[in-house]
Amino acid sequence: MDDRPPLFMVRVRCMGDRVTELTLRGIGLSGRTDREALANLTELTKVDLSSNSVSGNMFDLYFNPKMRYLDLSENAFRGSISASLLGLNFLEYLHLQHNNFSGSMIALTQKSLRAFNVSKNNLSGRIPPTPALLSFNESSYAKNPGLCGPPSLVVSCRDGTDSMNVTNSQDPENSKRPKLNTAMSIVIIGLSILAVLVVLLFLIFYKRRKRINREASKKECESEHTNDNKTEGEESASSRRSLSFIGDYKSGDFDIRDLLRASAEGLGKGSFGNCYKVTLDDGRTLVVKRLRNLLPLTSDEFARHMRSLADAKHPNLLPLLGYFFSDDEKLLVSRFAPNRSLFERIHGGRGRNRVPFKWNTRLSIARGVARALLFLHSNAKPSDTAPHGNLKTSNILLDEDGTPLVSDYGLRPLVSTTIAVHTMTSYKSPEYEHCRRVGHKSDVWSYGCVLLEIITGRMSSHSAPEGVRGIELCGWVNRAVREEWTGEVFDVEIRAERGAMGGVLRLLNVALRCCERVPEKRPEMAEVLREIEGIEMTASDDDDDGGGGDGDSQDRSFESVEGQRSNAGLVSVNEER
Ligand SMILES: Nc1ncnc2c1ncn2[C@@H]1O[C@H](COP(=O)(O)OP(=O)(O)OP(=O)(O)O)[C@@H](O)[C@H]1O
Repeated sequence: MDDRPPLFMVRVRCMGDRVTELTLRGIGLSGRTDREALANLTELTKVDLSSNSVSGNMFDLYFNPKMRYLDLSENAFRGSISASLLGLNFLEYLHLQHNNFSGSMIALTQKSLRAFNVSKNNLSGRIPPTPALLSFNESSYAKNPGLCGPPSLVVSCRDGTDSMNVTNSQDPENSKRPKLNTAMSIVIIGLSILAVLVVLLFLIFYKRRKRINREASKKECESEHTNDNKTEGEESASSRRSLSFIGDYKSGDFDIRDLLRASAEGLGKGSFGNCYKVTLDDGRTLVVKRLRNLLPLTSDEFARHMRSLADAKHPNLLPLLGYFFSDDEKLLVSRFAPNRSLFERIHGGRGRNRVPFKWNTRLSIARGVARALLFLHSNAKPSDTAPHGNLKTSNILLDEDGTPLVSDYGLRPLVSTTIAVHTMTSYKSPEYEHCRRVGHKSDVWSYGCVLLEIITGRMSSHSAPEGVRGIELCGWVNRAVREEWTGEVFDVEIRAERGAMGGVLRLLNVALRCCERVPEKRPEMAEVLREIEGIEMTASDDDDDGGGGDGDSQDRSFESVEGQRSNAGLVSVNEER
């Protein structure tokens, strides 16, 4: 029975603000797909893109655990069938027919499957003998030239299951039999009968041996399948790999299937891949980062690098909990930081309801980040490029109690220089711009930029998300100092705090030294930390971020400090430089 809607159809259904159905059937869609196109639509239950001309790889559906109905039939999809289908526990309808899918059939085991069709593709290899797949008849697999084994009865597999040719073959002795005169023929016929009998006996013996071997190998294959959920294709090879734990969690605590089944929420698209907040069935929350654009590392190389990351243990570094490696998927698993990132704390929710970001909190975050960076630098080889490499405010996460946790450290060896140049902050440093070199001091420079963002509340061009224009803070602040309108650069929330400005100016001084154009002029992280730890917190105890200041105190406080530095009046600032 074909339950698919028969007509051209466009329908998008939502529940609340989440899309649950996407039907774009027979409307002439074309173009290539992005494998991750559906990753943020985590509530999807139905996708129907049938009868279009869509090409490219099949969508990955790791983050669409509720999917019940998937119809991509009659398009030009190619590549292998995504192993992510294995995690769709509620899948009922799967229509992939009439595409160019190749590779092997994946071992679907979902008992929920009610309709299934992969016919008219280029699939090959044995159909995995799972009860779910065996329950569909030959027409679901037809016209895949390389697909073999039951239930595709037309072609049996070459590994010993096909013996039809042997039984149908002609007796070669018959064709060789000579035409002789009658006298000789009786003798020859007798001998021939004998020869035929010998050949027949040999064939019977050979067929029996073959059947025994075949049954033995079939049993072996079935037991392998039930033990390990193994199949022959590369997709299933990847799906049977397990999650490697390297942090607090132990193997067996949860596994890749739990992650695939869990509800997921997109946190954002970073330069190394998308991040998802994943809530396991038992309520634990984790973050899964899908890495992309990586160098072609072997699993051993990748594992070695992950272990070195896990060895970097520091209270201000986000610990890595585990990773997943397969040919087509590399995932990092880490803790979820409930207070999100420093970027969001500084720039998020600027408006009426914003809780002011107090100076003491800013200073203590600056200290924590400096400690983490010093730790990374102390444990790195001098020859290493920037040990963090991508320090920016979105990579400084805030734990429950506001403790900063620096993330995305040490990823440089996983990507090519071309990718690093486009994505990592250390490659935006003046030394890379001028001399194409990056080193420890490039991290110091990135740290200076973070300090300037903390102090000014302005969005730096390095941390600005795609499509948002930030400013080149080092140049902007340097100009402000040179032209004596420094006061304008401080975040209005800091200016509102009585007694903060002395520390703010000291931190500004450190920040500007970190941002020196010449790397050798920048301080080492040890010196930076020493200086920042020397800056005292303000005495006021309404410093928790729930407190606020009033407008009068902000101006008096600021002017008194500014008065000590300069008599020049404040001029307005051109943000666009
Ligand atoms: N463990 C985590 N807990 C909470 N939020 C996180 C966590 N990891 C990442 N995020 C948030 O998810 C979003 C995407 O992060 P991601 O690291 O992928 O990109 P990014 O930091 O914006 O850029 P980049 O890839 O260059 O580091 C960011 O807003 C980040 O702050």
